[in-house]
Amino acid sequence: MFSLNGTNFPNDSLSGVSRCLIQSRKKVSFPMVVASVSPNGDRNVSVLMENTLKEMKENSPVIEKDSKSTVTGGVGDVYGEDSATEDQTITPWNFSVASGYSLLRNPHYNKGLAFSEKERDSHYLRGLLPPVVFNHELQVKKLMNNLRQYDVPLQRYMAMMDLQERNERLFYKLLMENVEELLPVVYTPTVGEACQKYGSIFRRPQGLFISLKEKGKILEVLKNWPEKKIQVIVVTDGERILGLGDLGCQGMGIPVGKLSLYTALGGIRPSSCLPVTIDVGTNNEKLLKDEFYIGLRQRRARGQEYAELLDEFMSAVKQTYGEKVLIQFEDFANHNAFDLLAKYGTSHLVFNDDIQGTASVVLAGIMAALNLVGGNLAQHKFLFLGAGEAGTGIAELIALEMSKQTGAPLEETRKRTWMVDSKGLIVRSRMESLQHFKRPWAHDHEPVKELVNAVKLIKPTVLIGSSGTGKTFTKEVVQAMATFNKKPVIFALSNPTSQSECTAEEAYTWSEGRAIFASGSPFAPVEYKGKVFVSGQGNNAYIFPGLGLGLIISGAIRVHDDMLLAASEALAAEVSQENLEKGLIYPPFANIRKISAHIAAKVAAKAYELGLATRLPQPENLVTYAESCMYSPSYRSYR
Ligand SMILES: O=C([O-])CC(=O)C(=O)O
Ligand SMILES: [Mg+2]
Repeated sequence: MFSLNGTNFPNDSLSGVSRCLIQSRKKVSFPMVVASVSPNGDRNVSVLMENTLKEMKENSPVIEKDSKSTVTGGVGDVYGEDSATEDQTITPWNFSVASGYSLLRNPHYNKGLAFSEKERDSHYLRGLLPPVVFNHELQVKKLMNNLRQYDVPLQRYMAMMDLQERNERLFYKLLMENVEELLPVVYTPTVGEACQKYGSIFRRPQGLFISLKEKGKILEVLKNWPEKKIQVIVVTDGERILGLGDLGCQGMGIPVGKLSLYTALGGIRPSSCLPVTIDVGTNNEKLLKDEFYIGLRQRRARGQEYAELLDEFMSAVKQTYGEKVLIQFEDFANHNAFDLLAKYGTSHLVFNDDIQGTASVVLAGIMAALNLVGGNLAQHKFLFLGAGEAGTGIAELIALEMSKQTGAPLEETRKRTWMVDSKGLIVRSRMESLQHFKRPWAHDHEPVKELVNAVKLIKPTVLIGSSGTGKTFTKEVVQAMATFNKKPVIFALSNPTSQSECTAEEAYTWSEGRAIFASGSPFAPVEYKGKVFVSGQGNNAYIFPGLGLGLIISGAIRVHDDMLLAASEALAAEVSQENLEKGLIYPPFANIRKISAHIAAKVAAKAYELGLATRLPQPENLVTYAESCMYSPSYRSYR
């Protein structure tokens, strides 16, 4: 125990303190992160403070420039965020500094032209801003006007990234209030192009790069990240970025994009989110030869070298952030994705978005589609093109749900699903040569090479594309689906738009307006024979933000399949009659915050039911609780 300003603190409350928190001179109104120290938990406070100040002076240009810095003992709102998902962990001392120019350069606290007259006076902003004071709403309006002037999607993406680095709260308000327009900008499909060009558009660190060079030092690397209290990590090794393949280190755009949705769609505090890219090299020849490539210029490490780096990362994360930090695996290649999930699923709070998140969103879409096509799940037959993470993940969740509904064993319910991979229909005679994750889907049938023939022979009611390869649902394939189905259900899930199995327009015209269609990347409404068809976006973005929120608010320590089923049911329940009448099997993204709260509540309820929740007691109304925990991008007033 040590005591500061009359308050007692356990020694170990210091052991994790590795960042100095700088606050405004007027007590705890806005903290800023400027320097890094790693004091031992058992050291005497005054020594700590001395060392800290010394290091701050050495490390921090902000402090050096600012002669008005003072140190204040005491405990305050050290994170300065608006969310109840915050732990009550406290930092035993705070530092105060003058703000001024550095305040305008800090995206977490900058308000730009929205600083009030009083704030301009008390925070040394006079003269640094033009006289006008805008409110948040006017700033949003201005930014949207600016963005709409860019015709090139990547320009909009870069403008959004600039905004995120300039004024975080404005970025999130803009995104949340214009989610349908801006989701395709900060996320799929534009984020795909951003990753392809990430080397040339890289400006400032948006997440941590952990390469083979950092082997043995990952604990230290994590300490270099300015935020201390991390709740969600999205990590990729860049080997299978969307359907674009191996983009190596440039895959960083994906964790960054996913985490901005965790905040905008799921209400997780931005400072709790950590994007990570593991760089073990790339096998992309073009990138290896590109003089502007930003990653390790070597072919991918495999086997033990790869496993050791991942293992070090997973242990370091748990050691640094505790066992309740959520780790989302994203866009790993099949051969690593399944193994990593199996390896860490029992020791860490992890899920794979491409296997499980996509599965949950597609199952929700299928449940909603049943309202239009009739029958229950077990009466339908599913054919997949693509038997990788997404395909087999979706198939397994469908089989699980079917098994729950009918009581039939999984081995039976799996027989309702067939898969086609690059070698044709997956059949029992191919068993020996199949990768382990494809084996449950090898049923008795003669070999079939082409998708269109598989469609004609199997006669599925639901066709799902998850192969990462575009234009594979040809006219013949869609027409075949429409010959034996009154309303063929077709999912073209591969991303980005260039990799979509077919377009919305193709699905509707080739099926003569009868298809129930959803796609991974967004498509504009289509007019066919005087009728307007709006298709849904079967993208895991519907699920992971709410799933993550549910795990966090319940303090869950593991992800369980039943939580994914609960998330699917919650999402399907949000599809209104009005949506269905338009042929929509997903609710509009405009309502996503409310949807995420409902998903979170169902996921959290499941965590409590399964005994996997640690945040006790269980809140009475989980929806209200989830909503109350969500980050709000409103500006705070700096006294
Ligand atoms: O990122 C997306 O849009 C969906 C996804 O996980 C993928 O395609 O890998
Ligand atoms: Mg993905």
